[in-house]
Amino acid sequence: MEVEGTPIRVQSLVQDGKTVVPPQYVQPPETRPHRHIEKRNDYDAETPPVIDLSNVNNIHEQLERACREWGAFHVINHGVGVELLDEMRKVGRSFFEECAMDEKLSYSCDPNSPASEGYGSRMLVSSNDTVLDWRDYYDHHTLPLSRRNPSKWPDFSSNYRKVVAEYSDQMNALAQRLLCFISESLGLPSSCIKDFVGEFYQNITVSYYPPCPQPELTLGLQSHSDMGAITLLIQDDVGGLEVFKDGEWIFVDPLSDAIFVILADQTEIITNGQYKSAQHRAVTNSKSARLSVATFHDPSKMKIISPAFELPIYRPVLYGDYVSSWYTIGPEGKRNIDALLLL
Ligand SMILES: O=C(O)CCC(=O)C(=O)O
Ligand SMILES: [Fe+2]
Repeated sequence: MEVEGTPIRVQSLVQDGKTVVPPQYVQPPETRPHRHIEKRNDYDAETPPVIDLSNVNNIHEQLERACREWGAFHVINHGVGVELLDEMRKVGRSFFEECAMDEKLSYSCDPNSPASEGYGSRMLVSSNDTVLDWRDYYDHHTLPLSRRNPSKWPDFSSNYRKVVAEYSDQMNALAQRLLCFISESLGLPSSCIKDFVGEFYQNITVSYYPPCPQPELTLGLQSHSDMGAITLLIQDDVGGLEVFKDGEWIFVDPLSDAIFVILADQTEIITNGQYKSAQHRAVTNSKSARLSVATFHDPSKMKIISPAFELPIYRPVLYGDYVSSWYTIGPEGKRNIDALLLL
């Protein structure tokens, strides 16, 4: 959401040549990244697993391990053309880098409604996001088809709308396929998680992180877990995504042909906590602008989500209520899902 008045975009701050970040972007010491991207290789011991979807032999074992230990993993040989991934990154970047600010602002999202479609920078209601993310974004509503209105998307590159629509369809098919594998990996019927989620509400968010003069003080995107069922993310070769595991922030290598799968909170609820949603964040760097494209697959706001197992550890929740609390109290790690624990 935006504050009233002139919308601020991080990209404009950078173009003004600031060498010090404005105070509202400075993280308190406890959430500052201890290291930033320029130093990433010195530290990381582990990286998230890479799962080859063309290797059907032990896919369930691999998935089970990745979902239990990480809640996130790369997939390769996923059936989505690498050209389409490149095209999506290319049209996304062209909007942020080649389109004039005035024109970009003409696509601004509605400042009074969370997750509204369009160009924005603030994620939460203004009173609660006291520290701002070093990020601008464009959010597209893509599924169900009744929500898809390409005339609300940029047409700056002649093929922008066509690429986003094709990308949406391919991600939808892959997300469905993955949820089937994930159900099977828990011994559930393949359509089990898909049926609990119901028809996908899909949003595609292109995030653009301009270079930051003080990356050690900022976050591109604060620590959170995604609120829906499953997120499919691609990034460019700059890198900056980190996943929290066993008390440590782990850098996610940008693999250009891979798609990064992030389990989100509703999958954690449906699997009764056997599979955890991954807590993640994005760090900034001082040299290069970074782009990522996250495709979220969520239930309808009318859907009640509950565990698919006996002895549930979460109480059922109306998805619309879950979304409201996420946007009003803020994500702050995994506090929204923790609030549903029955224990
Ligand atoms: O930019 C990234 O890598 C992370 C994006 C993300 O987590 C989100 O949009 O929810
Ligand atoms: Fe996320």
